[in-house]
Amino acid sequence: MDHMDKQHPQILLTASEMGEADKAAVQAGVPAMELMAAAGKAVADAVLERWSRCRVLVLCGPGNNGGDGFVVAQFLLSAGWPVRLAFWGSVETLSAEAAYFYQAWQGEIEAFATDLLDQTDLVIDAMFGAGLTRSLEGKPRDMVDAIIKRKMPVCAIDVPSGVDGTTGAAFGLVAPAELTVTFFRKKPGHLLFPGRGLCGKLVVADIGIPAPVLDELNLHTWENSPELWYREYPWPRLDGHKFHRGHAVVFGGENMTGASRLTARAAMRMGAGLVTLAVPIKVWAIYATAMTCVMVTKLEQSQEAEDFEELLLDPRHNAIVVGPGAGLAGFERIRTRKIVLAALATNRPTVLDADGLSAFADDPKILFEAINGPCVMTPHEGEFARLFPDINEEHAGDKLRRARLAAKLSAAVVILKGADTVIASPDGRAIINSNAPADLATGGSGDVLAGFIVGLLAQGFEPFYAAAAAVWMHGEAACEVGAGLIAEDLPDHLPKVLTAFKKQYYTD
Ligand SMILES: NC(=O)C1=CN([C@@H]2O[C@H](COP(=O)(O)OP(=O)(O)OC[C@H]3O[C@@H](n4cnc5c(N)ncnc54)[C@H](OP(=O)(O)O)[C@@H]3O)[C@@H](O)[C@H]2O)[C@@H](O)CC1
Ligand SMILES: Nc1ncnc2c1ncn2[C@@H]1O[C@H](COP(=O)(O)OP(=O)(O)O)[C@@H](O)[C@H]1O
Ligand SMILES: [K+]
Repeated sequence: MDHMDKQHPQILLTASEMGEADKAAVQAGVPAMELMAAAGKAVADAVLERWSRCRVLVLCGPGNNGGDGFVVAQFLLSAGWPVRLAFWGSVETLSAEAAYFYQAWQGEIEAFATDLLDQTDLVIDAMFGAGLTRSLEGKPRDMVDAIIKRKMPVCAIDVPSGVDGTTGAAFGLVAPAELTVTFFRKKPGHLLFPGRGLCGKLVVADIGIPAPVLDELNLHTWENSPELWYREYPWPRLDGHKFHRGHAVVFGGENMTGASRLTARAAMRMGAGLVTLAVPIKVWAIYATAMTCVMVTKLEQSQEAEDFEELLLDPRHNAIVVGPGAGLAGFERIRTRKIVLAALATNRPTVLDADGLSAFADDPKILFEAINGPCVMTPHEGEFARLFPDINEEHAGDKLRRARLAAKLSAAVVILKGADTVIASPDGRAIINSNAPADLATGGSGDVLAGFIVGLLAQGFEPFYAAAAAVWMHGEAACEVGAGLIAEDLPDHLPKVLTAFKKQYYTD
């Protein structure tokens, strides 16, 4: 936990945190004028690197995002590019820095008009950045609408105008950027959809803000990376044996028998010393013939939950997962609930996924009250809506906050899955994942994730880190497989991911 330090490049800053960092930098002696000059230069450098000389239109808004735009325009003009600049705002209300660069611009200042786009090859979007508070209207909106219709290439400063850097939500229309240049650190909105999809390639530029200013801020959001958790990773002991690596228990149901098999195999691949799949007796043969290194144990008919409880009396069974293929039809729902409650009653690290969550849709409170030990819940959006309808409604469009509030309410680590998976701890910390390819949108990949997590929990990894590490490995494994991925490929590609991870991060 100590290693998730605030100066880390993976730290993410909300708009107000970035404002505080900016203020602290100024207090530490970096002039605001220099910050703006460096920001504008960084954007101009990125443009010069990506595009060849072409006709540029810089669209400057009323705040400091516009201020950056004046600087970019001047740099590109000095580099010999044909540059036009349009300004929407009032000179009187510009900040001192923006007013300075407004004056320093050597070209003409034009008003916003969509026909400016007729003579333009590249748009620099310096309309709104961190200060955006509402949807664009009037001239800026017309401009964005025209840029979208003409499919113009755009380089956005800080964020594409209309994207909320803190949440990734879009306030109305947004022109997608090919390149977005942001400053100092990424913002959550660069990683969360729809913002992430609108940024194009993201460049983070150093503008001279000293990293130690972050120490004074109360920061609690990171982009997922092994840098956050590799130091605590439960590397296999050189003198270890299988009992040092834990014994995970997976519950398997009667109908979707593939799901928990994927989970069990994934837990083995992640390094759990032993994995037991506990399944109803009438489907035992199906499981037993399909599994090799995983042990399969029978739960007697009509007393599955009691047998499951008995199995857990053995304290060596140190991590449990319930949900994949557990069943919700008819009596199965009650049984799934009982099995979940039996798992939680042990206070041992438990992963709840899929049916293990949905079984409590009628009364999520029963579930939350039963969570008194380490627990990781892995809802996708549908499951999340069933368990946390109020949070979902009140904070629609803010995935980060929804996940954080859900973790706090349930006292579990919550992995809110999707293309921009958020991992939230009940203590308020959150990690946004960014390495998962869209190939993961395939049946069973969530079951594998649950297995990766329980595999790490069995080895004694702390739940928040286990969750973050499993999500990251899942993304890496998917990248290894590439197009055509099916869920069973993921555990089988994990050894390559673990080997590369160990090579880079292991130190004895
Ligand atoms: N380290 C740093 O922080 C650095 C920051 N830098 C740059 O500063 C940017 C942040 O600047 P900023 O705070 O001035 O906000 P910005 O986005 O330009 O706009 C605010 C103005 O827009 C207005 N407004 C808002 N929404 C509106 C709407 N829908 N329609 C119409 N108007 C709307 C709002 O008016 P109000 O809401 O008060 O009515 C206000 O006048 C940041 O993104 C980065 O590019 C760099 O210079 C380097 C150092
Ligand atoms: N477009 C996407 N890009 C990246 N990852 C995705 C995408 N869609 C889904 N995923 C990931 O795939 C997994 C799907 O899990 P889930 O919805 O539970 O599927 P299943 O129930 O079929 O196992 C999650 O880890 C999720 O984050
Ligand atoms: K912008």
